[in-house]
Amino acid sequence: MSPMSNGPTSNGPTSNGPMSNGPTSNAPADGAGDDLLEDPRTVRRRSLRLLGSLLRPVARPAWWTVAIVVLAQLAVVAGPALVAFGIDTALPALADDGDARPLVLAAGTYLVLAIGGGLLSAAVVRASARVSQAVLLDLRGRLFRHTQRLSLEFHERYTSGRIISRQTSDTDALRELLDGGVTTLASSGLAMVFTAVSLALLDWRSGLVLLVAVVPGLVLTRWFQLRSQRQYRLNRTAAARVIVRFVETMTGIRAVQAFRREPHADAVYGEEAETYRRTTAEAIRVNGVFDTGLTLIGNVTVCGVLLAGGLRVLDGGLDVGVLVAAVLYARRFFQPLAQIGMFYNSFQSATAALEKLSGLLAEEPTVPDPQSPVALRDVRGDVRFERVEFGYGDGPTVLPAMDLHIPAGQALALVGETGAGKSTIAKLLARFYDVRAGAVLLDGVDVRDVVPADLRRAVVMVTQESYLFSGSIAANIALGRPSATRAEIEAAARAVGVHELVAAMPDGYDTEVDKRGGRLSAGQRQLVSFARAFLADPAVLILDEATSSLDVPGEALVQRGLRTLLAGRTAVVIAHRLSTVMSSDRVLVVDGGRIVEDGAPQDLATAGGRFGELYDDWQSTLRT
Ligand SMILES: Nc1ncnc2c1ncn2[C@@H]1O[C@H](COP(=O)(O)OP(=O)(O)OP(=O)(O)O)[C@@H](O)[C@H]1O
Repeated sequence: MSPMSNGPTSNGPTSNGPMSNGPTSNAPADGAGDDLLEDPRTVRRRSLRLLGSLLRPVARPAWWTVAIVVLAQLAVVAGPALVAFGIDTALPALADDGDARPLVLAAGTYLVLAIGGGLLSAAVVRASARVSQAVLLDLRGRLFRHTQRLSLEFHERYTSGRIISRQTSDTDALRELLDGGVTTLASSGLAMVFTAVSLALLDWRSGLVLLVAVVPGLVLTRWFQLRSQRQYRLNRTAAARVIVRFVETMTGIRAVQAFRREPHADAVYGEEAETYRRTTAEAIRVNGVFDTGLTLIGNVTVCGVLLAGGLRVLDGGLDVGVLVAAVLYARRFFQPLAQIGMFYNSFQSATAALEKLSGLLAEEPTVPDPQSPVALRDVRGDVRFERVEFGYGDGPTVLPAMDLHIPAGQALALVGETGAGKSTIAKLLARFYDVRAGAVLLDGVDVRDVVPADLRRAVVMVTQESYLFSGSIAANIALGRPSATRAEIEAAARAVGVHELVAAMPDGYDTEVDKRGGRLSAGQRQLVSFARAFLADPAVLILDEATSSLDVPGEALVQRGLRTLLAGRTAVVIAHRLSTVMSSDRVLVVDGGRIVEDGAPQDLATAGGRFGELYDDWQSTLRT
């Protein structure tokens, strides 16, 4: 039972949405998280706190960005006013008085503002990218450090697919908003305000026409928000389901092929893909309606301004230049509204992402560091369970009341049916979990009080999976003691009998192991993990023996390696092989979280109890 074994289950990372404004949060598919049970206000407050803590270190560049946005918008909005000045003042001055200066001034200022506006817009992109990248770097680091620090309890509960989503699609959703969304929203909002104010100052009657047009504009935007919100959710769920189905099928490809499930998998995947296509098409349609609607309202507004203004020009009540400027302003007014609408989804998924990210960061390790830590040097390896009671989370009791003493240096084999509680005992000893009542003592000290680094050095657990990280074999062996020299690494490999095997590899100890040690057989991986544990040299070694059957020479090799590894230290082995059990000093038979038999293997084998039965079963399987 390994924490690493969780596949990407309920929600793999999702890809980008079909629309340019669709970032990558998969909120609905991920909704099964614990976040749903929380009070929305608490979640919102927690998200804002996270956002605040992320933005605080970049407050200064963020304010600079805002200042540049304001300047850029001012530069843009001044354009039509200059046109009005050019037509109404500068041109007559040139025509009537031959004075070209006002026209040169208007044209020059327009040019400077146009160039300045362009440069400022570029500066906004750069500045906001700098802020967003700093925020994301900080966030990624925090997420990694925090997730790594969390207890095994968390990792067994929170699927690796969800953790991947936090690191990828959720940070991406935030990036999308910070990179372009916030500045676009700010620019668009400012542009609308500046445009409306400029128009009102220039000609309030034209401003009034605009005000009337705002009403249908807002109604349309609200409609779009509601529709696109629903469509967006459906779309994200569909996208997540396509990916989950894909990952699930490919992860379980052996079973799929073995049971000839390809046509079924194909059909199910086809349905998911079709739903995704349909929701995407609908989302695009909603976008289309919104875009077209806004363009229509914009054009009608321009028409209204032109008509009302034109009549007044004929009356002599309005200058032509002002009319041109009013038309330009009216045309510009609705463009930002489209952008604001488009970024609404971005904003939503970033909010959802923030909620999920802050939820992850709010998780506390269930195995806390000690208040007043006790250093443990020269550990002998004496282990005691004193009236230990334990259950996972709020779940049922798994160990009701366990008393156990393992003297230093004893090799103990744990046997029992599946689900009996063997791994649980091992995990408590390694302090992956804390007891509900009673205590686990190492050399007389409660493991909850031991300096964590000392405990990790003293107690090492080798799991069935023998997880190998990408990197060289040497680096994998040195995992438990990174300072080890090559000679020490080789000595450890020799001790457990894996040296010849490694030496025969293409690059010897520098051979790269790919993901999960793919190039090595299960037995070879196990030997490498034995070498790793041997080098770490713990006083107490816990070993979850692999159940996979090895060929006979492989089995002998592993048994030899195991004997060397266990020699001279306290060992707790969750044993699946008779040979391991028989070569240990003592056997505990566990049933329903209780020790039902305890004694030397040879004695128990003939005592006629549970172990006796197991022993006979084993013997008969060996004979067949
Ligand atoms: N992470 C967990 N959360 C909740 N319950 C768990 C968890 N791990 C184990 N259990 C429960 O605790 C009980 C003991 O499980 P444990 O893994 O210790 O058994 P085991 O004897 O090691 O079994 P196996 O030989 O199959 O590994 C089982 O009923 C199991 O369902």
